[in-house]
Amino acid sequence: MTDLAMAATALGKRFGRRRGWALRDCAFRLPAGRVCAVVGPNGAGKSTLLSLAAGLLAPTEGTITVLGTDPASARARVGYVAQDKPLHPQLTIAETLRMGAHLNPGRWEATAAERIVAAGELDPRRRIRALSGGQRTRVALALALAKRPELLLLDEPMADLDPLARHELMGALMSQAAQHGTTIVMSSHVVAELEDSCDHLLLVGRGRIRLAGEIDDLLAAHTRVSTTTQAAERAGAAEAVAELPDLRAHTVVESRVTGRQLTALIRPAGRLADDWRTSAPSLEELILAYLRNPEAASLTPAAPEEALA
Ligand SMILES: Nc1ncnc2c1ncn2[C@@H]1O[C@H](COP(=O)(O)OP(=O)(O)OP(=O)(O)O)[C@@H](O)[C@H]1O
Repeated sequence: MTDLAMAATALGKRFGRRRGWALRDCAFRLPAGRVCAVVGPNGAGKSTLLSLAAGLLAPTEGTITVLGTDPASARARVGYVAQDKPLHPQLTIAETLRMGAHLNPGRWEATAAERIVAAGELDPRRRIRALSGGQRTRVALALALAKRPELLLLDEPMADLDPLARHELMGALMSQAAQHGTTIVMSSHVVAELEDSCDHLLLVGRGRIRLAGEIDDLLAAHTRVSTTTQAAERAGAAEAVAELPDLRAHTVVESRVTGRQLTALIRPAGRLADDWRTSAPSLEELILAYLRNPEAASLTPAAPEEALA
């Protein structure tokens, strides 16, 4: 196993010459063994990134390496569940699992797949085309997990699962990661769900990586600050907050002025004046602040002036 599960340098993808870039100038390094959340608004480039890592798309420029090699060479060691969970509709569940075993000789763990199917009370004789969206997702995850991949790429895996199935299958994923050191890369729009399960974050926006790193490091790099009266009055409007003498030295991600209260999420660069109250943001607060403020400066390994250790 290599130390890096995924790494990208100047990675870009454009679908045809007349279209814009779906991804551009992306750089990140994901150490092996992490559970990584990929978040970002609709159309940000998350699925494109996962497809590039799975080797289903080729970069237009730059490189992406997976498990220390190119995505095509790593394919046998990678599990990928696409957003639309493509499975053969005419096959039964049992036939689908048998095909998984056939395609993954030497790696296949049949009991893992059967356990996941059974937990959903699915009859293995049922055909894929007769399954609901959530049931199909269960079969797709059973296939991906039974392959015992070193890297599992999941594109919105939980989107059509009911809350109990979500909880159960997230548990199965986490125990796979804990027991086998599997790296999991998972896109999701349910930010609150990621806090307990993920330790690494890639936040994608408009085809760029906006935040990349260990979640603990990213949280430690940000502070929520607030103050009352004079500073708020001086700022007047949220747009002027970044220009306040007290904050000018720092990177302001988001700010709000409500009456006499001024609050902001900043990346501090040095000490803050004493009359500012500070607190640590939650992961959800951090992600939402960046999603609400698409112009906020990125914090990625490609931004060397603020590179995370
Ligand atoms: N096959 C394709 N052909 C042309 N354009 C595409 C194709 N796939 C994606 N795109 C474009 O690339 C951009 C990124 O799309 P992508 O599916 O990666 O976003 P996403 O972050 O996964 O979005 P969502 O959250 O809605 O799933 C979008 O502008 C999309 O229109």
